[in-house]
Amino acid sequence: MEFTKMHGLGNDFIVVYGEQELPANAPELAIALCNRFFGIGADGLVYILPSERGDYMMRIMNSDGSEAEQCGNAIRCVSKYVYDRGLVSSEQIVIETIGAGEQKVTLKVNDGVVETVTVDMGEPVLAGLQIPVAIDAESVLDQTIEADGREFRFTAVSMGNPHCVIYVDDAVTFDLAAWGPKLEVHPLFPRKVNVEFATVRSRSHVDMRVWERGAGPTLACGTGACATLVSSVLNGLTDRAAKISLKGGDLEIEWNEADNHVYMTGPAEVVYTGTVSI
Ligand SMILES: N[C@H](CCC[C@H](N)C(=O)O)C(=O)O
Repeated sequence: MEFTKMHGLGNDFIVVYGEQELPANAPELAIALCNRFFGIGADGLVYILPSERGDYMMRIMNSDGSEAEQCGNAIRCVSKYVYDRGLVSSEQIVIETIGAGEQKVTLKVNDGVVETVTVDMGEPVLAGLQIPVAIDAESVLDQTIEADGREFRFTAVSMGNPHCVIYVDDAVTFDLAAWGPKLEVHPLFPRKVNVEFATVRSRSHVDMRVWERGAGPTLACGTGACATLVSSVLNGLTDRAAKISLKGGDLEIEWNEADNHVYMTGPAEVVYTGTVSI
């Protein structure tokens, strides 16, 4: 199988093009190929598939074999992939995902090189049971959650996939490995959850570290950055546009008041192409 290794701010993926539909063994392939010792090594396995509704469809498997509804860093990589290979003829493309339908993507190209990718990530979902969180409320803001004897206050947002945003004194030094795994599988989240630990530095800058559902500690999370911005606006902590600084780098996120859509802008890189026996 031919693949292209790509990343968005160090959140890395094995990108596969050419399948007509998601292979039945995609979960097993994801586990094997994402393994950083016995496989290629990545946070996820991403398939670029035909789409009736857009230019292409993206399906994303986490490294634990679970399928995610949406992935911000991966959609930027997929968009760069299809543009670089001439599989689309415009810098404006539409990528379909399970979690957010047809997503408009704008590539900023300079001398034929994709510099940044801006993705319309759609409208945030705030209603508890749709996120899902086991709380029947119109929104889940600044609620308490307890894990292993420690109480946190959290805000839940879905960007097509579920997120739990927790504000801490210093996200950069917070013990992610101690608390991320406990909260990822907390019974409040029927489909588990991506956990973001955030520290607001100003009304236009947030530091965030993420423990991802089905992938663990990643260097960046695009949907997590979107959820963090939405949560910060809802809690009155930032303006509607801010830089979200992750371990792997920065994303510019805006929650547009006029259309209620969240826009994410960031890079996408190719590391290498290869062939793997499966
Ligand atoms: N682990 C996530 C999917 C990848 C999301 C993240 N890598 C991003 O860039 O949005 C989940 O199960 O919802």
